[in-house]
Amino acid sequence: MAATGTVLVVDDDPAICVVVGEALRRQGHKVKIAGSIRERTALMESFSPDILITDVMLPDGDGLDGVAEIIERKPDLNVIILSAQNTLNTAIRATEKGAFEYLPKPFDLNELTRAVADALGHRSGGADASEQGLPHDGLPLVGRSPAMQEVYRTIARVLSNDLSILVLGESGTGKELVAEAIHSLGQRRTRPFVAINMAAIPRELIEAELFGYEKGAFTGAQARTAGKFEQAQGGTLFLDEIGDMPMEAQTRLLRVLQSGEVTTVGGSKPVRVDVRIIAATNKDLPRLIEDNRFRQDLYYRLNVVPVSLPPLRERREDVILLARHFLDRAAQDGLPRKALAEDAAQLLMAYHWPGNVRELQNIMQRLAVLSRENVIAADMLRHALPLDAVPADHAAPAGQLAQAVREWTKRQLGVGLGQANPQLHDNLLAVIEPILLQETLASVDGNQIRAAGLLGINRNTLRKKLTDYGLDPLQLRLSD
Ligand SMILES: Nc1ncnc2c1ncn2[C@@H]1O[C@H](COP(=O)(O)OP(=O)(O)OP(=O)(O)O)[C@@H](O)[C@H]1O
Repeated sequence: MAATGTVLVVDDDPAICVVVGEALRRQGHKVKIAGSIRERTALMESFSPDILITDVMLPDGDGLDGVAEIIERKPDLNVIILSAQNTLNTAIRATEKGAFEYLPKPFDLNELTRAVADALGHRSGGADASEQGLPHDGLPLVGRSPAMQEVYRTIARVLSNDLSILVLGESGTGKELVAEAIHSLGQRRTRPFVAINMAAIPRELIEAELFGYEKGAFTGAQARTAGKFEQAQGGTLFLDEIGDMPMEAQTRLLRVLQSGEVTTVGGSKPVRVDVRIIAATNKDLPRLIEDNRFRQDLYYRLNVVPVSLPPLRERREDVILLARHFLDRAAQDGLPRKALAEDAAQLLMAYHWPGNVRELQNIMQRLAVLSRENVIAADMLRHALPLDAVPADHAAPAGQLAQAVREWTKRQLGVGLGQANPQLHDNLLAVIEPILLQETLASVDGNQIRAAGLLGINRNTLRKKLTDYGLDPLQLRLSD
């Protein structure tokens, strides 16, 4: 049977206290509740819990303040942090304070009861990760989706060790940024961060780049040159697109990782190197291993701690946060501050982002530079996004349109019943068709052939309709 213990739950939301308290009591734990830091301090003395579960934002202060001191006084205590400020900063602060676990809100109750059971089995306090005075401002990673929370928790856990990390994700998902964050927040932050992209270097030069070369090792090698390993001495080496590394270079890399020594191309004297390795790929490495294009033993060496960055379309809740972040950044760089209109935000959420965060960043930067308005509207955005990639209007707008047509028709019928020739069909088309034609033409810079293609009608038909509606194609092009 699982161990039971005493738990102090600190949260100013009574609903959370009740639900968590009940769940823990059902597991056999003895539970007390506090709603503020003041109450927490009092109960720490009188109740002396085995586990402290505390929220961060409390009415009388920051719940993380004082946690390190509490643990120092009571090293057997395990602390679980709950927080709705789901940022990398909070995850790292929680880890630094010596917290046993950090659970971003909303959390899964099962996860919490499991964390409590784990903590009771653990009871080591974890005070080793005490205050390190890490720089917290300007932490680069933005996003509050559950997937990013998992990334933050992993990052926080690897800062105080040198385990090899394998960052997985499509292009533009932020793999390099994660590597930089691990380096710049970790214990090697005062040493170099060196990145090398296997896909960007000619295959025959990869070994020379990585391990360095001696004078005369090959044509053009005019002097001994240190490779990336030596340049990263004491710091972090980021091996980007590792799936593109040739097999021979993989063999050599594995040898370096096993021995901790590098021998330059053409050299014979090994040099000791101390670097943390962070590798990244958008390829399916197990598949490459099956195809004999990636060494399994190297994979195991690199994949000690995997970090997965899902594509942006699978964490849509981060899109608006990121978009605003990039607009803020543009404003910090001296561009006019732009806001995002509600319809533009919806369009951003609906788009599928094949280029992930990089694509979003580029679009927001472009809009910050080019748009003359202070508020970025959907129309503007539609021009910046690849047209064929903007999802066909979703069910909701189509439903609204249908409803509008229904109401219009009913109203016209009411008015038109007394008329000899109400011409409802032509009247409705005269309302909606010019808009359809204008918007489509504007989206392709007035190009009638492309517009006709998008509309699915013949070009001559388009031209005739434009004339019938009195829409001057030249005017359309200029007004766009
Ligand atoms: N979570 C994030 N918060 C803020 N900026 C981000 C985030 N993720 C990515 N970016 C930004 O998006 C751009 C692309 O990120 P990055 O270069 O790290 O992606 P990558 O996965 O390494 O791409 P590739 O595989 O193409 O090298 C960078 O400018 C980075 O700063």
